[in-house]
Amino acid sequence: MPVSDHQMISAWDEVLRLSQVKAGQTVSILCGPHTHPLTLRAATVSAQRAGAIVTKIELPPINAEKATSRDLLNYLGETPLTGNKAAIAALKNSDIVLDLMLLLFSPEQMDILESGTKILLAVEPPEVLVRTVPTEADRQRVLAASQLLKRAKTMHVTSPAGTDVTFKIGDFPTVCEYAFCEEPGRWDHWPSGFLFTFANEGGSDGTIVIDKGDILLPQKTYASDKITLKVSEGFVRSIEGGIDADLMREFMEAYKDPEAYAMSHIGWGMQPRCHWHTLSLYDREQTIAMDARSFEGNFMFSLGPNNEVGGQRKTACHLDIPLRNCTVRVDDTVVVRDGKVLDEAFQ
Ligand SMILES: O=c1ccc(O)c[nH]1
Ligand SMILES: [Fe+2]
Repeated sequence: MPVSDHQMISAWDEVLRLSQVKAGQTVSILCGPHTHPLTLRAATVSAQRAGAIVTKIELPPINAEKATSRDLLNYLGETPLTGNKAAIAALKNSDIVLDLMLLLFSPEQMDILESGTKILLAVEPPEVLVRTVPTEADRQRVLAASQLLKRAKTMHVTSPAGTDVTFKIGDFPTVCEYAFCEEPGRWDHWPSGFLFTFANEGGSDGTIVIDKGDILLPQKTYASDKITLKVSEGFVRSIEGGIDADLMREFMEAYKDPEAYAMSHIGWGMQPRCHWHTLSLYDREQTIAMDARSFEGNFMFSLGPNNEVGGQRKTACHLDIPLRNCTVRVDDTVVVRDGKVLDEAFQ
């Protein structure tokens, strides 16, 4: 549905308030030709209303010739910021960057965060943003879940469809996403409301079954039939099934990069204002499908890079695959049972 300027500005006001943006601070807004004009306009007005010093940095796009679609997450790692010393200097000297372009999984993002600058990613359409304005309660709930995950050594996931996979964890940090940045050096993504860690290198073994209705990203399709992945020593060794498996296999082969088959982040969704069915109501190119990554009770695994948390893998191929109806055990505690988050596990 259309969103009014007033509603979008009010949404940004709340997100900037939660992100502790104060008068006199520097807010840099990173944008590109794909940035939604209402999102950009409202972010600019809202930052000024907060009394911030606002800079807009628009960068020309890249990677068109490398990606096989227009999805922003279809080719990761190199961004329009790569090698741009002038823009990087400006962003490092900002208190917060509103990333309306998408830097995810880029070395530049890590570099800017290390300077203490906050980065908030927001590239979903305005109506998705206003539906998923974050709350302090979202933050408390995801942080409570992270207390368990960050101490854990194993994650074991099963499902009626046949998933039975075990991940050794603990070598990488736990990442909480709750859609605002209240501390220096923090990255977050609006919309979100989920948490994850990365499997230890070589520490993933078992079978993952992508069941009918589970979602493949960045394809933004609901699997029409089962896809069975055999995982051993941290890598997907086979992808079996029907046409969806063939499409997934060919998509990954196109990158000609063995690291594309490595296990990346693993975690679960905790956002009640995001839904499994939302993607079915959108043209695929209208959204990067954050509802699919965030909906309450999903188990989301991903393949490819782990440089986001200091790992060595920078492959441009990244799939996020949220599954329904899974049971997720972290050490001996069940945190999600049959696709339902068990909050009592985090008390
Ligand atoms: O918010 C996000 C979005 C994509 C991703 O791969 C991780 N987190
Ligand atoms: Fe991902």
